[in-house]
Amino acid sequence: MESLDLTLFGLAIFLFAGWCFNWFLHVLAILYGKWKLHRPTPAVPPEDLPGISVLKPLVGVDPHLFENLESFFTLKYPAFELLFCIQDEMDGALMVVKSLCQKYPNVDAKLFLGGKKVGVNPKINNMSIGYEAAKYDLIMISDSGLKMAPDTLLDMALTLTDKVGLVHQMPYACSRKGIASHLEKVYFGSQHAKMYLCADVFRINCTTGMSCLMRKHVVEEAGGLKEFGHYLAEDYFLGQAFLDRGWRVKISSHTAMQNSGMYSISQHHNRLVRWMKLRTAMLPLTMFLEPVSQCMVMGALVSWAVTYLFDWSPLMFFLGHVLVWFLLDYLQIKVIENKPLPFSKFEYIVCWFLNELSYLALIVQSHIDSTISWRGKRFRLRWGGYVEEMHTKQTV
Ligand SMILES: CCCCCCCC/C=C\CCCCCCCC(=O)N[C@@H](CO)[C@H](O)/C=C/CCCCCCCCCCCCC
Ligand SMILES: O=c1ccn([C@@H]2O[C@H](COP(=O)(O)OP(=O)(O)O[C@H]3OC[C@@H](O)[C@H](O)[C@H]3O)[C@@H](O)[C@H]2O)c(=O)[nH]1
Repeated sequence: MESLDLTLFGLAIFLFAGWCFNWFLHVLAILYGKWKLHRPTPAVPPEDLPGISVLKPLVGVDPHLFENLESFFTLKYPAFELLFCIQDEMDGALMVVKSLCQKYPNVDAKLFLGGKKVGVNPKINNMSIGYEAAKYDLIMISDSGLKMAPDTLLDMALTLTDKVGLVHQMPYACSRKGIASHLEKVYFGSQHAKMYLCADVFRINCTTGMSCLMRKHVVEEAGGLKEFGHYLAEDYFLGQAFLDRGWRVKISSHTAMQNSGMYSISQHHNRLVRWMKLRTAMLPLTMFLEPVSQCMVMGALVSWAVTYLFDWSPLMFFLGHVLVWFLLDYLQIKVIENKPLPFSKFEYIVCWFLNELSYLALIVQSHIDSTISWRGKRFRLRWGGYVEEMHTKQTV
């Protein structure tokens, strides 16, 4: 009996300590975000800036593709080339790129069709020819759904100092109409940003491949881009390859502004489930840490702990916990948005609860099957982050 008491006491202390640490992370993320993000970009003589090859892997057209790609033609940076990679010659994205090339004939832009099969990851396959043709040592991988501010490439290049090998942008989202867009902002501005900013402080690899600038010669030392084609989460492994070679990996002070013209709650959720599956396969520890670091789960566990330790009312404690979390998330989103929020306080309440509650269901869903669907292809995930493509049998 005594050993059971001791175990419960130890567990309660552990949960309470984890809870205190969680508030530390919350406050740290807000303060670090305030300090790190949205810094004015200094003026630098153009001759001091290295050239950059920007790889744009494209699949399909959405209503915002033209404006998103156009934002790359209007970047304020002295020397860059745009390398558009389109895997299917019949893809409508081809017309969009061609019309932009006609509109901006002075921008150095090239088109690569068909890709090259170097591995399983279709994004890597798509980018492979463009990657080989890149004329600068600095390459930037930039997903199709991003809209970039004119000075962001400069900010990223300035963050890439001597010891830094890779600079990535923390994902966030442009303001669009509707609850799906607000939900996306609440997710990327709250729980995702908290972990992302803290990971950057503690130098934990959290590289997200939607927008990252890196030194090509280091990728070559690691075996070239094709080495990362074995994984779907090529971004995490790219970041790790830089860290393993003694380089620093840092975030830019500009967030990655996702602006896909096709967005819905179910698309957002499918993507989060896909990412969770990748994390679980690469870093199995996240399978346990992620659920307990959720507001509601942590609140329930620590309510038990404080009742056991201090005889506090579990219900009052739980409600107080949720309220403080909710308010800190609001402060966090305001820091990341850096201008008036595009939704009302009521919409924030709805989206915050929707995010917190649906995320728990998504965690469960992510463990139900280990296959991944991505842009019409299916993959089977293996421990370690390896993947195999699943081919459906053709019937005649
Ligand atoms: C009491 C608090 C305990 C904190 C434990 C935190 C565990 C949380 C686990 C996972 C959530 C992290 C979300 C980060 C965003 C990752 C987005 C993503 O999945 N992107 C993939 C697709 O692009 C990509 O392939 C994966 C990249 C790397 C994922 C690395 C995850 C580890 C992050 C851990 C951060 C902890 C920071 C606090 C450290 C004390
Ligand atoms: O078959 C494909 C799928 C995707 N892609 C490209 O890959 C990029 C990212 O695709 P999506 O927007 O569908 O996916 P996500 O935003 O979830 O990607 C994220 O998760 C998986 C990681 O491998 C990526 O690096 C990361 O950006 C886009 O530019 C897309 O055009 C391909 O080139 N071919």
